[in-house]
Amino acid sequence: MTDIQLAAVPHALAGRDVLGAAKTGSGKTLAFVVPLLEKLYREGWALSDGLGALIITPTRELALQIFEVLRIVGKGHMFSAALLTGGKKEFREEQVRVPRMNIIVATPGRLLQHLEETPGFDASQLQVLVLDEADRILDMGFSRQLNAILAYLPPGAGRQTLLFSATQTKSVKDLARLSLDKNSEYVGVHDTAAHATPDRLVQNYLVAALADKMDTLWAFIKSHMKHKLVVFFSSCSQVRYVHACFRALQPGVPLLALHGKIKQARRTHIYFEFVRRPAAVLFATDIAARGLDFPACDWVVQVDAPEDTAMYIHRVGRTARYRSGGRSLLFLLPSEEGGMLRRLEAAHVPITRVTVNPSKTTSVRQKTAAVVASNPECKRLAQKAFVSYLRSVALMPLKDVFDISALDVEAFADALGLSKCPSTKFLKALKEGEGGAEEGREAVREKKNRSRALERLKEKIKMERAEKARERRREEEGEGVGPAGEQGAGGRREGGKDGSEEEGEEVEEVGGEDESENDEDEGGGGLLRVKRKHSWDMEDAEEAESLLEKAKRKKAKKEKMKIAVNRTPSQNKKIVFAEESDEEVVEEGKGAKGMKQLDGEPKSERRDRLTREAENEELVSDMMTLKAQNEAYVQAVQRRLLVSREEDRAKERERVREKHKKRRLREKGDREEEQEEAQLGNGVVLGSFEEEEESGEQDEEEGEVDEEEEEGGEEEVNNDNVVNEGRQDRLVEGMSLREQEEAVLQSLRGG
Ligand SMILES: Nc1ncnc2c1ncn2[C@@H]1O[C@H](COP(=O)(O)OP(=O)(O)OP(=O)(O)O)[C@@H](O)[C@H]1O
Repeated sequence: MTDIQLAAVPHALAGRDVLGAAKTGSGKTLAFVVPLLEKLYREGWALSDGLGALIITPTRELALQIFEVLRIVGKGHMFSAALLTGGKKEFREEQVRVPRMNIIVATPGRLLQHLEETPGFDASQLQVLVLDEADRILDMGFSRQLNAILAYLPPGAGRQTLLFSATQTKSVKDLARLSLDKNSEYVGVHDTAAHATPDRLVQNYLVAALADKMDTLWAFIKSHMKHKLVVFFSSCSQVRYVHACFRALQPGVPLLALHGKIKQARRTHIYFEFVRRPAAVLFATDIAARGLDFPACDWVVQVDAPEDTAMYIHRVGRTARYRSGGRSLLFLLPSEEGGMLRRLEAAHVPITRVTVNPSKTTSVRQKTAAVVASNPECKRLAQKAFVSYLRSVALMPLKDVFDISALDVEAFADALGLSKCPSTKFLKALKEGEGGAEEGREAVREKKNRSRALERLKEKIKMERAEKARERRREEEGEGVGPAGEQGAGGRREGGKDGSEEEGEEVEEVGGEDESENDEDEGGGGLLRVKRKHSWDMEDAEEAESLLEKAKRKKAKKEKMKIAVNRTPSQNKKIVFAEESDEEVVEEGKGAKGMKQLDGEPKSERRDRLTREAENEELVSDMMTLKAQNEAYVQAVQRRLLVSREEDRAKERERVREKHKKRRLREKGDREEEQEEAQLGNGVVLGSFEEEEESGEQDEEEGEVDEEEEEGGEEEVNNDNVVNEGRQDRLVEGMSLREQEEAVLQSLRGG
């Protein structure tokens, strides 16, 4: 066992609340997973007991990783466990399973969504609550959700709470005060250690101008081709740009990128891909900084300085995990060096300076410029990277470290391969001194939070709309089917579920990356959702269809306009083909009198232009014809469908009518047989026969009418015929039934 496990597990097993702090890679996960399982086991927790333990963690990756550990360690137990990390697709499916789960690993947003919206999801019997990376949960703006979640759980004394993190901030202590029991244990195994980072980690920094960072990074990658590197940047756009650009330059080692704008499934795939490879470079944002376990990672390189020392510690903690060694390299701008070093020293981070050997550095600036110039996508990414980097520096909280006014933005643009500085509103505001102000930073944060809340609201509305649309469809399809309609609707209800699954699929398939303006990482919870390029509900599908139609119409109109534009007044001519194919031009509106030869334009050009125009017109008319044909075809199909449906219904009615007729005839035949038998046997049956027959007949008729009413009035006439036919059957050669009966009675009485 590791130190934190040795120190925390006994307290946790004794049922105490624990606030655990230990260095990165020191094995905190097992320090809460083992006691959690043990607690439920000792309580004899059964599947039917519902939620017994809850693990809340800030990012989806971390949740997945914890879930994997839980799966391995808990494989001998019979508990049910679920991973809830957001994504529209799975929510409905999760809702079915969530109420039956004993252990849940979740990001805060998604968990709250379930607590609020999933019927039967009861957390009131919870035994153990774990908050992993508690400080990050609060940093990422999850405090509101966390408070809301706590309201659904039993009060502090009624459950055991375990809080873990590698870095303890004031907010964690506040949280501990609020959520931990008074007799909780603080377990800080490395509090007295000389350093805040793992002992086996060798840490260096270098000082480089902003414009030289790309060259230095390239040289570093080229000189560590057999290693596994995680390279941190401050924004998604930076990661995307460097990844795309260096890939184009083909360094000879696999390059991967991980950031919050990548869809979750892909993120997971990339993570495992990096873990699997013996040598690779992973460009990442801080989404990969916390908790992720990259076994055998040799180097952590921080190209952009971290926002604070806690983030530095988490980033470098991706290497030198458990008992292995590792190295880290921090790039600092000359303007950042003093402030950052002071802060790292205060945080007990041992770091020494290294210098770059200029003879080993080859410049990639020209190659980068060539890639950017030849590839519009790279150019767009370079521009976005430029702006997002400056924005991130402007928003950095440590003003003694980050100074945007000290940056040579022209040289930076040049280093990214851009021929000139992108001009944006943000830069203008920056030049006017607005961007760096603390209020500006707050305003941006506030705006982001608002837009996230709005996103959630929109999502909710869309889900409700989609549900209503499905209801409507079910109702429409259920109409006119009669009593079987309900069953039919039930069948379709399943279809509706399929429909929603498909909708979910669409979400998954929408692009690999999100293009939203917000360049910050997606935290992973339900609140922090990736904006979708396309929406997923049915209404949007219809909208998409109508958009497609619109686009087609627009295109046709455009084509028309092109032709109209081409016809400037001087060109607005009718063309008359004279002999030898020479065109003569007649000015429109002037009639034959205005006929004159077109001067100035060479014949061949004129011919080309006129041919083009004619072709365009032909194209438009073709399109119109096609559209008309298409519409006619659709209408014909609809008509055919209508007719065949009518035919089907008529056939069905005919079939039912035949069936009833046969049944009636059969029953009547039976009765007549009985009557004959009775005539031959005793007279008791016969005594009551008439009554029975008449009332039976009535019932039959009423029943008949009822059925017919349900199946349509058209048959009433026919059934009357059937009944009349039946009555006539009972007449035996001019003798009524009563006469026959009386005759039989007479003979029996011996009269
Ligand atoms: N008792 C143990 N024996 C062997 N390996 C262990 C033990 N405990 C943990 N490990 C391994 O150590 C590595 C780091 O563990 P873990 O991810 O739990 O660290 P952590 O303290 O949560 O790190 P971070 O603060 O970065 O999240 C993992 O690969 C894990 O498998």
